[in-house]
Amino acid sequence: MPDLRITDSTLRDGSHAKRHQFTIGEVTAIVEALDDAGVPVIEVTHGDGLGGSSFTYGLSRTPEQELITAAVKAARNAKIAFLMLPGVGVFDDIREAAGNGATVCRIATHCTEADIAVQHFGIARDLGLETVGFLMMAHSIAPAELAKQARIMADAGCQCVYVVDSAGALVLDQVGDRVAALVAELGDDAQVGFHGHENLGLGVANSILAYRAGARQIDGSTRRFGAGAGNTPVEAFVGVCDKLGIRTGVDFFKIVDAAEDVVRPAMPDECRLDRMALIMGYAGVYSSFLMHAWTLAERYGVSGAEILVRAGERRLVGGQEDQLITIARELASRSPGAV
Ligand SMILES: C[C@H](O)CC(=O)C(=O)O
Ligand SMILES: [Mn+2]
Repeated sequence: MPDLRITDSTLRDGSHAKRHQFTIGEVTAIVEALDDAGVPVIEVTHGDGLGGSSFTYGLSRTPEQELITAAVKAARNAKIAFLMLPGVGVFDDIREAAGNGATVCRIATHCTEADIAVQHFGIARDLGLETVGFLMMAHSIAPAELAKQARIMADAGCQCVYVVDSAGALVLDQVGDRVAALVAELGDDAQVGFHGHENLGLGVANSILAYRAGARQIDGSTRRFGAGAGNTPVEAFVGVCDKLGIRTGVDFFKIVDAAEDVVRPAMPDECRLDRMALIMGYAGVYSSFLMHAWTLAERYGVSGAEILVRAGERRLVGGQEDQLITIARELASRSPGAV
């Protein structure tokens, strides 16, 4: 019996890094490899959740419900999960994903807006889905405030509330303190989870501290394939857990092979801990902004790093991708041709 449950987000958070261009063949091969390695839950959706395929967030190459269907077909033991952000996705998207065989519904809100997800948890529970709640940009509020938001989700029917380090900005005890606050608040009403990003290179360490503080569901992505510098790398996390005697139920050598032989070939590039990613972690910027910053820097001839720094100054959150355009235009008007 594992001590914690890993959810792999290669096929959802990784969708950001791939600009939402997954094919059915790639999804099938990756699900088969992760499933064979023993990964218990695999998340499959557009990077911004159900309904995310749009000019604002990026158009999908393959309709996500077709990817979910292919994932369900390919999985022998793993559960297939999906993410949805209220307002980006709608109730019918949840119903369609459930009808296509997904069994874990993960509903994400900004960390101060748990109340917009109350009805969605109700719908998901009525459909017999397992429910998970994401409190995004969790670095931006104190542990006690985050715990109050987690209570709202748990009371609405959420079975596990995640501390989501969307910017990869949390540092060690800042993770442990948040997880401990949610554990104290939720008790037996709901589990606590942690979703890490690598923008300061702390995904694995933060995830271990989250576990030690009481988190029993941990996210990662194989080969770090996620937004920004990527997510906690599942293969490294599993290896560290093995050496610490924490049971994950995932075979280290099989997940390492999956990372190298199946996931890496599907990636346009490695998820790098480079200047832009480090700035996001340091300035507390939403990792999903990275590819948008690259695109706008090229289009307007301005510094992508400067776009991200200003996004951090303005404390932009998920859903405000359009504000990045405003920032790029401001920069272009002040220094034409800047690189
Ligand atoms: C929609 C976001 O990508 C959700 C997530 O993975 C995060 O906030 O981190
Ligand atoms: Mn993420």
